[in-house]
Order: sequence, then structure tokens, then C-alpha cells
Amino acid sequence: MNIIRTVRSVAFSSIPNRTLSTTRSLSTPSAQYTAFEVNDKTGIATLTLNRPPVNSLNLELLTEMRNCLKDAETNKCKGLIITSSSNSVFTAGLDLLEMYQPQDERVKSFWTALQSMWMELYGSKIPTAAAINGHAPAGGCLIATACEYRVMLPNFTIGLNETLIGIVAPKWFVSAFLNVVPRRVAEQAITQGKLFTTAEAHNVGLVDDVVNTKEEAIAKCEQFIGSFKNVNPYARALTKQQFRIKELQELEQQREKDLQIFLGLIMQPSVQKAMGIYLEGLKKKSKKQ
Ligand SMILES: CCCCC/C=C\CCCC/C=C/C(=O)SCCNC(=O)CCNC(=O)[C@H](O)C(C)(C)COP(=O)(O)OP(=O)(O)OC[C@H]1O[C@@H](n2cnc3c(N)ncnc32)[C@H](O)[C@@H]1OP(=O)(O)O
Repeated sequence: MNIIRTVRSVAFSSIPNRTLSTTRSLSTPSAQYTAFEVNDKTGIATLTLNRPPVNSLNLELLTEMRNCLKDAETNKCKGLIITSSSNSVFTAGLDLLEMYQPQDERVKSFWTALQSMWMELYGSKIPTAAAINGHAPAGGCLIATACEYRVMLPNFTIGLNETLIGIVAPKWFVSAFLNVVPRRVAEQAITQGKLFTTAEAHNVGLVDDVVNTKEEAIAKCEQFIGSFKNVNPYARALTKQQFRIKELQELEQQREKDLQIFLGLIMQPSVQKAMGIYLEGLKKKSKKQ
């Protein structure tokens, strides 16, 4: 891949207790919806989702996320932090417009890219952390739970709300959720389509920490990644793999079947109708604001 390396100095003087540092921006020429920076001092990469207004995950954004993750691993970064450029939305989840009245080839590529992104993030060799600085419904929760650590800002929501839209969270969305939330809580929440407030999410273990600002969230993620500094990265990666291999293999072996189930479900007229009504509701709400 053709990676452009630009060196960009960023003064952290506004952040207490931090020495002056620099970040390198590594970006592909086509990067449109993401910013990817590596802190030269810590070696930690930050991937910022930047697809206004709500960072909904379309094919292009998913592809860029995959590129960033690959760059972080190729550049032997110490870890990867995922966050958002928005002040109120981490990501609104999958772009509903990719699934509503979709084009055949595009929707297949979209779902395949989502599968790949999830497998690469969930199975990443390097430590991963989510600084959740806004709402994280459905696909947003999927990204957060694929990471090893989550810190969230107050008064936002997170969860798998698919049933409320008339769609179903696939098994692999649920499996990562089950890593962090007790089974009973997960079953009830996901069947109800419940979105947890930050405080509730913290209470059930869906997020590990709550802080007040994005800077604090990034610092917490850095702290988590830094906690591995005395651990052999190879031993760490293999140990992580032991915990995650089952879900990864399951999806890898069922990729085509998973795609066909997805297509079969979203192409049902009743599902298309429910999605249309949901989208209409979002648009009406957006116009009122
Ligand atoms: C058994 C096997 C099953 C196999 C698989 C079967 C099915 C497939 C399952 C697929 C799993 C799906 C996962 C998903 O992620 S679906 C998406 C779920 N997301 C949501 O429900 C969130 C919807 N959005 C919101 O609730 C809010 O937008 C917000 C995130 C809380 C932010 O609120 P706010 O800042 O007030 O923004 P607005 O609501 O005003 O929205 C601004 C514009 O953005 C549009 N929008 C919002 N979300 C989406 C989205 N996810 N996709 C596309 N577009 C979105 C919204 O309509 C506004 O547009 P406008 O400016 O043109 O009016």
C-alpha cells in the first residue's frame, strides 16, 4: 500500500503532566473519513473516525479503518486507540443507507468489508482501546467491544439496538458483547434492543472506565496500552489469540453463509419497510433540531 508519511508537530502543552511530543500522520492518499496518527514518544497510534455528521460506517469508512489497522501493525505500533472527531457521536453504527434499498454488488462488498474489519480488529496482535466520546449504538458498540479496553464519556449511550430497527445482531456481534457483559444481562438487553447510558454501561462492565473529557479518555487508553510495556509482545499476542480464536474461526468458516443470511434478512420486504420507517424517523428528528 502506498503510505504517505508526513510529520506533524502537535503541542500537548494544554494537557497537564505531559511532555511535549510529536505525532506522525500516516495516511493513504485516499483517506477521506479517518485520521491516523502515531505518537512518536509512546509509539501508540490513534485512529479518529471522521465522517460527519454521525460517522455511520459505510464501505469506504470500513475500508479506511482496515487500512489504518494494517498500518498500525506494519509500523509495529505499541497499540491502537479508536476515537471520534465528533463531540457527540462515536459512531452511529452501520450506515443504514448501505442496507436500505441496496445495490447487489455494493451491499455484498459492504458486508464483506465489515466482516474483515471486525476480524482484523478483534484479532489484532497489538493492544486496542476505544475512547468512546459519544453515542455508540449497534455497529458502534461492535467496534468498542472488539477492542480490549473501553473508556466512555458521561451521558451517552451504547448497546446493540438492532431489534428496535427490525434487524438482528449477528452472532459475532453478540459474542464480543458476551466477553464483557454477563450472559443474562446480554440476552435481556439485546432482545430488548437496549441502549445503556454511560453509567449503566459502566455498571454492567460494558465499559471499563468513565472520564469527563476526550483528553482524559485518550490518556486512560494510553495507560491501558502502557500497562503491557513489560510484557513480551509475541507472548501477549498469542495469549490474546487463545481468548479470541473461537469467535474468529467461527466467522472465518461461516463467512459466505453469514453473508447469505444477512442478504436474505435485509432483502425481506418487511425488513426494508421497517428500515425505511426508522430512517424516516431519524430524518424527521434531525430536521426538528
Ligand atoms: C440471524 C442472523 C442475522 C444476520 C444479519 C441480519 C441483519 C443485519 C444486521 C446488521 C446489524 C446492524 C448494525 C447497525 O449498526 S444498524 C445502525 C444502527 N444505528 C442506529 O440505530 C443509530 C441511529 N442514529 C441515532 O440514533 C442518532 O443519529 C445518534 C447516533 C444518537 C446521533 O444523534 P444526532 O447527533 O442527534 O444526529 P441525528 O439523529 O440528527 O442524525 C444526523 C443525520 O445522520 C443520519 N443518520 C443517523 N444515524 C444513521 C445511520 N446509522 N445510518 C445512516 N444515517 C444515519 C440521520 O438520518 C440524519 O440525517 P439527515 O441529516 O439527512 O436528516
